[in-house]
Amino acid sequence: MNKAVRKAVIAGNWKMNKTSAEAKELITAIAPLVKDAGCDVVACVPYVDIATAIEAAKGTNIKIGAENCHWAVSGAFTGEISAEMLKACGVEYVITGHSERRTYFGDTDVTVQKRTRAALDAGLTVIVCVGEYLEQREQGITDELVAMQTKIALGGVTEEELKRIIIAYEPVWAIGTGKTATAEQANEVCAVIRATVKSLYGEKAAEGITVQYGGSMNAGNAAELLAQPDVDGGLIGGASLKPNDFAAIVDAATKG
Ligand SMILES: O=C(CO)COP(=O)(O)O
Repeated sequence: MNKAVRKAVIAGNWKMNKTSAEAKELITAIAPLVKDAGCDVVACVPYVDIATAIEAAKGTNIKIGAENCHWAVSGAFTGEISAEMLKACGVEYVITGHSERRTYFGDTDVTVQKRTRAALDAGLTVIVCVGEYLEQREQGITDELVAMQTKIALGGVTEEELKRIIIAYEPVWAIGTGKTATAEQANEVCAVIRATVKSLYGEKAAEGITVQYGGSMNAGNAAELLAQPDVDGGLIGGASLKPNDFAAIVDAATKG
């Protein structure tokens, strides 16, 4: 399948980092470094930073995303934020199913599907995360597991809506550990995800969908990962907090 038909997307996931004053500084520092990007550039930021980040990103090519959303439009869900509320703030992207949400906050394939549904209904573009734990890789069930996570997350998603879905392959053992998947390992699982999309929606949809890799991607390893035929971008944690490193990854994707 032809990689050239897809636009690469480099998205930062700031996780629980940066006050709103720091968010303004970070966006302001990143913006001039990525202004000529040949890929989409997204910063997914903590809820409380969204308004400042959107303001700081005005007139730049950086798009702002959130890191999670609830599945209801509104209601008695203390402490939660809906996709509708995000959209109303000017947010364009949202992450669902990040492994930290699955591991620490009880997210399951079913709640990931519900959050993804709500985000699509609100008009957002969704970065759906899938990936295996180390034990699962060692048991040899990575491909099967990631295919299943992908299928469940996409349950009920139409072919038209699929255009607003990005899937991020994030092996849990590579997140924040400095252990990156090899370029071959990353490509192999991204290809499994694409094949899963093909089995559900056909060849054209599979060729068009952006599949990212995430897990200790940095300025040093990005070029090799992003040159892989099935890796269309990255979801970046730690390195997205460092303007020069993040910009180097964006550069690698531009050349990619
Ligand atoms: O979880 C990640 C992005 O969502 C990856 O985090 P690191 O880049 O810090 O490993």
